[in-house]
This record gives sequence, C-alpha cells and structure tokens, in this order.
Amino acid sequence: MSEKPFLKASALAARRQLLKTAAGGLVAGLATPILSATASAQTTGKTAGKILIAYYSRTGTTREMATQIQQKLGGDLFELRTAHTYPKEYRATTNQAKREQQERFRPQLTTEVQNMAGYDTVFIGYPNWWGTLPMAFFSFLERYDLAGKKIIPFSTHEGSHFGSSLSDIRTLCPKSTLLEGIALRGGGIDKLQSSAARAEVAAWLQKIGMVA
Ligand SMILES: Cc1cc2nc3c(=O)[nH]c(=O)nc-3n(C[C@H](O)[C@H](O)[C@H](O)COP(=O)(O)O)c2cc1C
Repeated sequence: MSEKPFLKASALAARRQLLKTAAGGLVAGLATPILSATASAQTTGKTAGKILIAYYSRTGTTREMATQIQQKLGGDLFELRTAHTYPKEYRATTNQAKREQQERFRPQLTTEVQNMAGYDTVFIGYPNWWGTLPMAFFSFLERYDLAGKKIIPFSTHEGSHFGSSLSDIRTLCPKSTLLEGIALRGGGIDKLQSSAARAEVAAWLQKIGMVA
C-alpha cells in the first residue's frame, strides 16, 4: 500500500508547479460544458445554493477534508462517483489509473449536480493521482460550466502536492477564477482528523477569505 513510488515520479511536476505558482500566482479563468440533474448533494442550510464542495475520494482521506470544509462553511457536499470501479488492491488500482490517464479516459459519472448555475463558489477536492486529478474530475470539469465561478482546489497526496493539477484545472476552466488551494499530505483519515491538520484547513480558509 505504500505510496512512496510516487515521490520520485511526481517530484518534477511538483517542482514545476511550485515555480509556476511563484511566478504567476494562482489566479486564472473559466470552465467548459454543462449539465445539471439529480443530486447527491447534502446541505447544512447555512450557505445552501452558494457553495458546492465537490470531491472524489477512493479511501476517504479527501472526503475527510471535504467534510471539514463543509463543517466550517456550510454549503453542499457532492461526491463524484463513477460507473466503473477500481480493484481493491492498491497496485492494481494505480496501474488501472495510469492506463486511464495515458488513454485520456473519461469515466462516466453516476452522480450529478442538481443546479450548478446556483453556485458561486465550487471547491474541488481530489487525491493526487499520477501527478494530477483523477480522470473522474476531468469528466466533471468538462461536463459542467464553471465560467465566472470561483474554483477552490484542495488535494491530498503522498508527496506530489498538487502536481500539475492546477494547470490542468486552468486549462479545463479558463473562465473561472482559481483561488489558492491547499494540498495536504494524506497518510489516512486519522492524520487528516488530527488537530494539526484541522488547524491547517481552518487557517487556509481564513487566508483565502472564506471565513472571518
Ligand atoms: C491511482 C493512484 C495514484 C496515485 N498517485 C499519486 C501521485 O502521483 N502522487 C502522490 O503524491 N500520491 C499519489 N497517490 C496517493 C494518493 O494521492 C493519496 O493516498 C491520497 O491521500 C488518497 O486520497 P483518498 O483517500 O481520498 O482516495 C495515488 C493513489 C492512487 C490510488
């Protein structure tokens, strides 16, 4: 289950991203295609209709971050799920994911956002997979029109930080405004539930002006 193999593989991408971030900041522009439909969104009611927290998580680590964000801000939690599945075994999953990335596969999503037009801010949360977003998020960002919305990325990883995901988001969503995100080293749900990790998430939300 070790994710250490990714440290080397993605170190370059992470470094490139750091340089890009330092040079250009994290602000960018828009999105692509559309849709809306049935929901798997839940709401606390505090900020219903304004903030969407969309996430993909295979083993629950990124879900934990999404939940913490919702606890702080309210908004609607939305989990991306796919029609196809991944093997239980870690290495088999990474192999499948690698093939999907090489083939630019777009998984079919089985959950849908009911009214994307109603959201001003869309958090997108994902584990770093082979240096970028899981392919399910490519499906998502190509499917919904996020033009004019704020996109706030959050990610968990095992050494690659955001990898090249931020530039991939900019490419997919050129008319959205990409705010500063957070990438936390995963290491399992327990680690993300620690007070240190919670404090990091809270400080980041404050820094980007989402909480007073
Ligand atoms: C298919 C796959 C590819 C991965 N690729 C990377 C990677 O390139 N870099 C990295 O740091 N971690 C990589 N990881 C580790 C995950 O990003 C990390 O374990 C994450 O916290 C898992 O989040 P989740 O529990 O929400 O699924 C990969 C994991 C999987 C399953």
